[in-house]
Formats: sequence, C-alpha cells, structure tokens
Amino acid sequence: MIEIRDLTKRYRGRAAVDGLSFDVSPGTVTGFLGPNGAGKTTTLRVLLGLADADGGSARLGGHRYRDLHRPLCHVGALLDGGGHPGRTARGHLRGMAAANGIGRQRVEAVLDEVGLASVARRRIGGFSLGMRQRLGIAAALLGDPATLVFDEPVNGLDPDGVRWLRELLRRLAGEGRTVLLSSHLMSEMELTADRLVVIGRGRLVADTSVAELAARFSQGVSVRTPDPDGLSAVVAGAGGEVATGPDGAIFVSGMDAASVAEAAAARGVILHEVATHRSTLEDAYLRLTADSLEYSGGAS
Ligand SMILES: Nc1ncnc2c1ncn2[C@@H]1O[C@H](COP(=O)(O)OP(=O)(O)OP(=O)(O)O)[C@@H](O)[C@H]1O
Repeated sequence: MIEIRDLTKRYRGRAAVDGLSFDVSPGTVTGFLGPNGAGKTTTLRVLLGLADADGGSARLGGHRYRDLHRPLCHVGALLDGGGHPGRTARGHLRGMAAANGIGRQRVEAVLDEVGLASVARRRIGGFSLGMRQRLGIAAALLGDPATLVFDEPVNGLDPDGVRWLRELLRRLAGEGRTVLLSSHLMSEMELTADRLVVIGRGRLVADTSVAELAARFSQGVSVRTPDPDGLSAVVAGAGGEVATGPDGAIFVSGMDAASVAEAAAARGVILHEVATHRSTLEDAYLRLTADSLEYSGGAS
C-alpha cells in the first residue's frame, strides 16, 4: 500500500508537487501519468526517501521509507538505472544483496527472471539501454518486496521486452503486490494498468480505473464554435459536460450530436462544426491533461 497525503515539494520556491494525495492498493498495477514536468519523478523520489517533502507525507505500508528496516525487502524501485559501469551485473546485484542481508541465491533467481543470466559476468558499462532496464528491474525484485515502483520502465525495451515487462507486472500484481508504474505511454497503460493516477503541475487530475476513464470519454461530440461560453451554457442547461480539447475544439459528453446542435440552435449559439467523436484512452488522457501542459510543442 502506498499512501500519498497532501504532499508538497518545492524547488526554488516553485511547487513541483502541490498538495497531492492518492493511494495505491495491493493487487493492482496503478499507472502514474502526467505531462513532462508534472511532478511524477519528484513524487517517487520523496516516496523513496531520495528527497525531503516540504509538506504532507508519502508512506509505504504505513511507514516512511527512511524508517524501513532493510528497505529493499519492502519496496523495489527502478528510478535512475544505476550500477557502476565497471561492475558486472552479478557483482552489482551481489553488492546490493549483501547490504540488505539478502542471500546470494536471490541474485541468481532475479538474473534468471529478467533474462540476464547469460550476461551476468559482463560489465554493466557495455550493456544496452534495454539490458540496463532489465538489470534495474532485477535490482527492484531482489528483496522480494511487497511494493514495486517503476519510473518509465519501458524505456529502451524492444517490443518483446515490452511484452515481457507487461506480463511480469501483471504477475506481480496478481501475487498481491502493490505496483506503481510511471509512464507517458497511455497505450501501454491501457494494456497493463488497472488504475490510473493522473497528475498535472503537481496536482491530482484524475484517480480512476482504466475502465471508468474509457467509459467517461468513450464517446462524445466535438464542436467548433466562435461562442464557447454560449455553448458551455447551452450544454450545462441540457445536462451535458464540456471540456476543451488539445486542438481547441470543445468536447461535449453526455449528449449526442443532434441534441447539441438543436440546443445550440434554440439559444442562437452559432456552431461551425459538430461531429460525433469516438475517442481512445490516449485522447482521454490528452484532454485530461490539456490544461496542465508545462511544455508543449508548437503554438497552442
Ligand atoms: N532537482 C530539481 N531542482 C529544481 N527543479 C526540479 C528538480 N527536480 C524537478 N524539478 C522541477 O520540478 C518539476 C517536476 O519535475 P518532475 O521531474 O518531477 O516531473 P515529471 O512528471 O517526472 O516529468 P517527466 O515526465 O518530464 O520526467 C519540473 O518543473 C522540474 O523542472
């Protein structure tokens, strides 16, 4: 169980994480999403005792990371890769195991698990990005922890590696572990995660199941109008909801295209375009985070 409560972390007076609260439950894979600079890594760094919070708390099974005895046996994390380039994969894992009172047989088991047994004697400096990711995952699994935290684990993995990781994460959650997985890739989350925690500018944007999010945004009406305020009032009056899409169109949910057009006509609101829109989870994510983009390409 991961509990984040009112967490705030500032850098030079600016909040990277701003009053954030959410839980991650055992037995699920929870996706942690947000645009660049949203505060995901900062949240994970505070959770893992690598940075101090300015307010609130981040707890693992009710404890702060720094109060855990043999932390590797409680939480495994893939954050920045790691491992000295001059060490071998096996040497690196043996060093970690020794520091945490973990037996050497676990080193061989996790090397097998991540598919690195045949290169265990090679130096990490010669590893590809994908091999480094696998080594980082092996390190996270070393202490057989109840909680796993992976920051962008898909980076550098080839399609086979991505599928392998997906199955591993599902299995770990199936064993009752708490699995938190950060990524920008909604398409990957759709296949791997049960729940999604979405943040933007350090704040919670959504805490929902994948199924709920898909249902909420599954279908709607995309509208272009020179009078967005007028349209908002019309839609609110008819019981629908509006959201602004990343491309400037207005997205109406809870109404079909004919109802939107008729309600707008009745109130004299001009529409330039009305289209039924079936959206993917990726679209839903983009709409959720459109207002919290810190860095976006092109003018918007
Ligand atoms: N050590 C630091 N010093 C100063 N500012 C920082 C530091 N770490 C993060 N920040 C700032 O905090 C904000 C949140 O960054 P963070 O890396 O947590 O976001 P993120 O969601 O992980 O982004 P990305 O998806 O790009 O990795 C950003 O504005 C970033 O510039």
